[in-house]
Order: sequence, then C-alpha cells, then structure tokens
Amino acid sequence: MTTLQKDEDGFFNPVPARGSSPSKPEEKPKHEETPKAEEAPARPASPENDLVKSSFEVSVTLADQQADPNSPLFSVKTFEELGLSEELLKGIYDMGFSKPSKIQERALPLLLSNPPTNMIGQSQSGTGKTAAFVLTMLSRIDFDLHKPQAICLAPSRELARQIMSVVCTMGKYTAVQTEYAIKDHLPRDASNITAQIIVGNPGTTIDLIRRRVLDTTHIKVFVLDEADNMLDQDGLGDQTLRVKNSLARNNKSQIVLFSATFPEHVRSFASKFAPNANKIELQKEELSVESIRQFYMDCKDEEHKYDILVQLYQLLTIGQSIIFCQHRHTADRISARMTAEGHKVASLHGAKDASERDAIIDRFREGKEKVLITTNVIARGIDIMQVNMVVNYDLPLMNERDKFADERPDIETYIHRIGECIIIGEKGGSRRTGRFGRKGVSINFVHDKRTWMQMEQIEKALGRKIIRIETHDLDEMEENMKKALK
Ligand SMILES: Nc1ncnc2c1ncn2[C@@H]1O[C@H](COP(=O)(O)OP(=O)(O)OP(=O)(O)O)[C@@H](O)[C@H]1O
Repeated sequence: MTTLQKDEDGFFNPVPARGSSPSKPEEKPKHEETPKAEEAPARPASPENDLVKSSFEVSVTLADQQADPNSPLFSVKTFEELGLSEELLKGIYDMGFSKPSKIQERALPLLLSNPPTNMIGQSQSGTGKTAAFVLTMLSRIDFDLHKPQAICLAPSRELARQIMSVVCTMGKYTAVQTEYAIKDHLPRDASNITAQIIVGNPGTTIDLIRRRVLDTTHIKVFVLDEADNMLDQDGLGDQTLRVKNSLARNNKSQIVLFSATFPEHVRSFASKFAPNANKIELQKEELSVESIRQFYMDCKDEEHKYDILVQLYQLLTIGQSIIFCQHRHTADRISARMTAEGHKVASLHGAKDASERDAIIDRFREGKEKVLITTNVIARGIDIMQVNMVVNYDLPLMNERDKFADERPDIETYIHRIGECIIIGEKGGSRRTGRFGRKGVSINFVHDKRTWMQMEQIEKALGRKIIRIETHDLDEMEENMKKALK
C-alpha cells in the first residue's frame, strides 16, 4: 500500500516504505571550528550610550518595548542572571542582545535547571524562542565528548539552516562542533558523525540514524522547533516520532518543544511526546500581536490578483516581501510572468533541488532579491530582517489538495506566515534586532465569496480586524502601506 506523506509545501506524496533508501547525497560533512573564549563578555552598549550613535534612535525604541510589561519582549532579568556560561554570554552580546525577552527569561531557568525537565513553550513569532533552545543545547553539551549530544529538528531546510547559523553565532566562543541532517548534505558513504549538535529535518535525520551514521546514544537534548507542525499526524509527526523512538530506551533526553502555535489537536500528543513538561502557554487572544497591520484587497478574479500584485511591486520592494501561494505552479507561473515583464522576483518551493533552494534563500537573505514568491515551504520561522511585507496571494487552507479538499482556512499557518514580518509592540525595531520589535504589513488577496468567507474566519479566529484597501486607488493604497510601515 502506498502511504501518503504531507511534504514541506503541504502537498501529499507517496512515501517510501520504512527502511527504504533516500535520495543521493553530495557534499562533505562540515564541522564548525570555533575559537575559545578569552575575555569576559561585554554587554552591548545601553540605548542611552551614544557610542552607538547610528542606532541611537532604534535602540531606544527597543528598550521602550522591553520595558513595557505587556510586551513579549519585556524582561526584568539580565542574561547574567539566567545562569549562562561566560562563553555563551559573549556570543549573545556579540549578537547585539542586551536583555532576554519574556520567553527567554521565563523558559531559560526552567530549561537549564537540573535534573533536566522537558519543556513545551509557546510564544509569539519573532520573540526569541530560537535563542532559548539554542542556548539550552549549547549549555548542556560536553565539548570534550565528540559524539552527537543534541538534535534539533525543524520542518524545512531553510529553517534548519537558519537555526544552525544561530547555533554557530551563539556558540562561537565555545568549541562546539555541528552537523546538518538535511537532504543532500552528507555523502552517501559518510562515516560516524562526531559533531555535538545536529540540526536538520526529520526525514534525513531518521535516515542517518538508520544507516548508523548518527548515533543517538549520547543525546541529551532533543528539540522540535515549530513543534505543532513537527508533531502533526497528517504531516511530519510520524517521522518525528521515529527519531524520538530511536533514542536509546533508557535515554533520559530532555525534550524541548517550541512554537508560536499549539492547536488543540496536537496538544495532547505534545504532552505525551514530552511527558511531565514545564509548560509556557499563550492565551488564545495573545496569539497574534495587537499592533500587527493586516489588510485585504478585494480582487475581481484570479487574473486581477496578478494585476494587483504587479501594481504593488513598488511597495513590495521598499523593504523585502514574501508572497505566499497555494501551489508550486502558481509560484513559478507568477514569478516567470513578472520576470518576463521586467520585474525582479524569485520563486522558492519544495520541488526545487537542494542546492537551488539554498542559493535562492541565500540571495534573498543577502537582499539581492527583494520579492520572494513561495509556498508554505517557508511559512514558518523564517527570520529575515528586511522583510516587512507578506502577501497572502492565496490564503492558507487546511488541506491543499483537491483530493482531500478542505476549504477551511489554516489559521496556524496564517499566523506563522504573517509572523515573518511581525510587529511586536507599537514602535519600530532596529536593523540589528531584526524581527524582534520590527514593523511589517500583511495583505490578503480575496477574489470571490469563498475566499472572502475564509478570510472572515481568520479574522474571527484571531479577533483582529483585517482592514480593506481599495484596489482601484493606488495612491490611497500606497499611503496606507507607508503609514503602516512607519
Ligand atoms: N534577547 C534578544 N534581544 C534582541 N534581539 C533578540 C533577542 N532574542 C532574539 N532576538 C532576535 O529577534 C529575532 C527573532 O527571534 P527568533 O527567530 O528566535 O524568534 P522565534 O520566537 O523563534 O520566531 P518564530 O516563532 O517565527 O520561529 C531574531 O532576529 C533574533 O536575533
């Protein structure tokens, strides 16, 4: 019998039977060599310190947000009080973090306490969950032991690569060694992984374990980023469970689950997956932040959606934008059409091969491309500083294949998509601090009764107004956008 597995874009594909071999690999393993710590960590200059003149204004803004007890960026603590090593403090301060966010302040003492306790942590997009679990992995490993000790799984290649860059930056004053478990990275005949932190996707990780390239005997921390997505039984849940089951039976790994969303149907599974976990949960009304600017445009039909997107091009390129489509072919089609008409856009989805995907996201991260047309493949966790606009060219649906047609909007995916340009708090952030306090705008395209009703359901679920922008008045549209981005 053929089993169907939901892939990164949300499509269902036949999956090979358990134990069958995956596709061919290419590159050599890479172990990151990192320098040892030498000096005491220096905290970044305070906002009041005019040594950092160029970021004076924005830093003050960040401090304001972190001083607001209602903001998810608020904290009463310093990183020093959280029990981190000197080397890690140096890494954090090098990244320009001066204070922990609320989730970091609340989660880190629980994550780092002994004996290790499991954690299910929820906090809005862009509030610093990655740093919390990366610091946990870096704090728990024994740098003298050259064996895998922490595994972090994420739903997409792009997110795994982003997490790895945080591990390497935060851990740069430690001797940590890292390895990817992503498709086409390790050669087929790779020998035992000796790196301590492994970041990857569940399918490749399970394959490496099965081929005995990845030994899980010494795993102390097992992290799932975007955990609700990773545990979803209609998606990656099965593979993730297989990775967990591969941990030695007597293994007492600390299981750490993080996400901005934990829908009802995965909550009980999450509790079983991470038994006796400390839990940090958001109330329903806290799911999306108050100040996020959400708009919609009432288009006449599919063709009109395209016309409007083209008309928006100037606005899309003020910063950077991500355009989400339901299907890969839509992403390719509109990107080809816009390119032919002289616009500079790129498209990214799960049907492209690994090296192409890496090149596309890297170019986008470097700002070489300003508009990225994509599918749900990068709907979660992507943190690119300049992205200040997200367009839902197609609204996310619970199920994106006709065969399984389900017309309900996918609220969680919507929250994650718009979170990629999310605004936390009223005031803007700085280049240095990225999404952490940054401004952004999301625009939904609706074009018939069905899509309009789907958007209404999203509005109701989030309890936030989605504001109409007239499609015929470009000036007003521009005015609205610029106001929202200010
Ligand atoms: N304490 C801090 N001070 C300043 N900036 C921070 C701090 N913690 C995290 N950031 C920055 O905030 C941005 C968002 O953080 P991160 O990606 O960890 O959020 P997240 O909660 O994991 O988001 P998502 O739910 O989308 O995965 C990043 O650019 C990160 O470098």
